[in-house]
Amino acid sequence: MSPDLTPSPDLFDAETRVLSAARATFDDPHAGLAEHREALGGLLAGYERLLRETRRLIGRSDREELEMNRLNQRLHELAGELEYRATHDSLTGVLNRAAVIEHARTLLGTSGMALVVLDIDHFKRINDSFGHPVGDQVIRGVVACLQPLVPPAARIGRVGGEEFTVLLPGRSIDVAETLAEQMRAAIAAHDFHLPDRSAVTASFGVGALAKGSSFDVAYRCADEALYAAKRGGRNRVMCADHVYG
Ligand SMILES: Nc1nc2c(ncn2[C@@H]2O[C@H](COP(=O)(O)OP(=O)(O)OP(=O)(O)O)[C@@H](O)[C@H]2O)c(=O)[nH]1
Repeated sequence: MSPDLTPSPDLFDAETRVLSAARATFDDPHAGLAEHREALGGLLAGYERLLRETRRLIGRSDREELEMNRLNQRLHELAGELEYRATHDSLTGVLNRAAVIEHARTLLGTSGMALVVLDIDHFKRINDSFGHPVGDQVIRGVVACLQPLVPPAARIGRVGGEEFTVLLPGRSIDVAETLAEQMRAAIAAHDFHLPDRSAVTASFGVGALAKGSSFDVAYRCADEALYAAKRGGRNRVMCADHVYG
């Protein structure tokens, strides 16, 4: 509970009494030097006490203000952390599924969007052979391969266990396809330090949607291309056969 900063009620009562007594002395034509000295002494003592009390209150309110600023700052930090946790995947730090959908809807409402969907190949085998923590390391490694390749305006998201998407503003399927091919090659060339020294690969689907399209249609078209890449032998990029919308 914050301390009560209201001055105690008798703070000014005492000064008022001293002031009234002094005024009465100064108004009294018969008052002598001793009475005037006494009134002046009372005024000085009251003045000094007021100064001390004022300094104490100012010091206290300065400390209160500092504490309030510190709490405010912490509140801002916590709100930021909360917002980050609500929108980011805790394993990889990229956007989570809900944030991907929201960002995609924003892009589809403004500029149209190209998207790349990728899924790590035979990921179950990695988990089953080497354990879940190694699988997690592979997931983080895949994101590390994607990050340096993705342009600043694009966002990476994790939409499922070992499935990711990259959202690109604008609807150039060629730009998205080139990026997907670079990402595919980077993952295939990366050393994930698996115990059996095997490589990790991923399959890619690419789609593009005009402004005003729905996210579900956007995702479906890229996802169909991804499964065509899986069926076609994995470790490859397939494009949706036309730009939707
Ligand atoms: N380590 C780890 N594994 C996960 C996570 N989320 C999902 N998985 C696993 O990911 C695996 C996905 O396997 P499948 O969907 O069968 O596909 P796959 O083995 O990658 O095969 P293809 O996609 O056909 O190439 C399952 O074994 C899940 O348990 C996670 O956060 N960490």
